[in-house]
Formats: sequence, C-alpha cells, structure tokens
Amino acid sequence: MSGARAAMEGVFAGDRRELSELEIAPQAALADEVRALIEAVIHTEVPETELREAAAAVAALTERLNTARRNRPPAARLGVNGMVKALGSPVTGVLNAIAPPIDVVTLEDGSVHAEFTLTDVYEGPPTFVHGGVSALILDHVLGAAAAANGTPGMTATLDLRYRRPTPHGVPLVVTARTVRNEGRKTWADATITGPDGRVTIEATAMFIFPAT
Ligand SMILES: CCCCCCCC(=O)SCCNC(=O)CCNC(=O)[C@H](O)C(C)(C)COP(=O)(O)OP(=O)(O)OC[C@H]1O[C@@H](n2cnc3c(N)ncnc32)[C@H](O)[C@@H]1OP(=O)(O)O
Repeated sequence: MSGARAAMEGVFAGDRRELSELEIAPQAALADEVRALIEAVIHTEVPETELREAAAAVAALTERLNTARRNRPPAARLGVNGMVKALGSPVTGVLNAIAPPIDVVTLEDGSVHAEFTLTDVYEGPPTFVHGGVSALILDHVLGAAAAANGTPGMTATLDLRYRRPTPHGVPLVVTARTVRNEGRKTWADATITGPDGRVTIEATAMFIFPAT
C-alpha cells in the first residue's frame, strides 16, 4: 500500500490548518528574509569570525521559531477560485524559503501560466538554471494543469527535452495545459520560454489518480 491516494486527496482536502492572508503576511515576510539570507550565505566573503557569529545567530533564531510548531506545512484558500494552496510547496510556497516562489495562475482556457525569475541560488552550469530545478518547476505546473482540468493525479511519467540552456537572472515564462484524459490518467504538456521568446525546455507528463 503506497498511501498515494490519501496523499493525493490530502492536497485538495483542505484538512490542514488553513491560514488567512493576514496570518500569512508576516510569515511570508520572514521567508523572504530567509531567501535573501540563503543568497547572502552563498556569496558572502566576510571573515571566519563573522561567519561563526552569523551561524550562532541563525541557530538561535531557529531555536526561537521552533518553540511553537505545526505538525504539517499549512495551506490556504487564496485567489478568486479559492483553490487550496500548499504554503510550504518548494515551487510556489510563500512560506518556503527554498521556493522562488512562483505564482502559478490558471487562465480562462484552462492552461496554467507563470512568469518568474530565478537567482543564481538555482544555478547548475555557470549562468544557467540547474536542469533538476527546471524539472521541479515543470512537474509542478504540469500537475497544476492536470488539477485545473479537474483531473489531478500523481506524476507517473515526466519527459523533458532540454533544447537550450535556461538562463537565470532574467524573466522566464512557464505554461502548461492538459491535452488528454483517459480514466485515471491525464497527459499534460508544458514549456519554459526565455526572454528572447525561444523555448528552452519542452515537457510532457502523465498523471494518475491513485487507485489506493
Ligand atoms: C497542484 C499541485 C501540483 C503538484 C504536482 C506535484 C506532482 C508530484 O510531485 S507527485 C510525486 C511524484 N510521483 C509519485 O511519487 C508517484 C509514485 N507512484 C504512485 O504513487 C503510483 O505508482 C501511481 C499513483 C502513479 C499509480 O498507482 P496505481 O493507481 O496503483 O496504478 P495502477 O492501478 O497500478 O496502474 C494504472 C495504470 O497506470 C499504468 N501505470 C502505473 N504507473 C505508471 C507509471 N509510473 N508510468 C506509466 N504507466 C503507469 C499501469 O500500467 C496501468 O495501466 P493500464 O490501465 O493501461 O493497465
């Protein structure tokens, strides 16, 4: 028993503690600061004594935040359609400092779309986005397209064609749409496009709503 069905239902069930936008704001601001901290940690050249002091200060902050903890990452119903959003998502989660975060919107034609810029925190080859990070983003938006079609599922297959390197530090566009559904299976296509309008990655995925 994989528990995949329960996991899938949990995404949309809204059985998690749901935060209001007012509750989210100060925690999202904290996540923004941590994002800046991650970037600073990678690039800093301050002396060793300052690094040790900074590490102790961060450890003290972590201890302070852990004095009151949730059991699971929270969710919220946001936007006009009130879709449940996982605030801790590594792609879209405004409370997750490792998420860019990407704001995925569903368009009237059922496709999903996001405009975003990645920093060099997500670098693979110098000046370009890590291919695994692109795969993460594409998996998510493909899944969002399947869900927007009313046919959500777990990723069963994910095929990627890296046509040219994806640059970081410039505006990128990701779009995805559902192309086919047969029973529990849903197929979706997606692309990432660079600022010159050229597609850098094409992706196709198949999602399965788990039997159990
Ligand atoms: C809005 C939120 C967006 C979030 C997007 C994020 C997406 C994710 O990250 S999901 C996490 C990554 N994916 C996973 O961990 C999935 C792990 N796998 C599983 O849970 C299961 O194997 C699962 C659900 C895919 C299929 O399980 P199950 O429902 O038992 O399938 P099962 O009944 O055996 O097979 C059904 C059919 O699918 C086919 N199938 C099953 N798995 C696969 C697969 N991986 N690839 C191709 N075909 C498959 C079977 O052959 C069968 O085909 P047919 O009907 O023609 O005989």
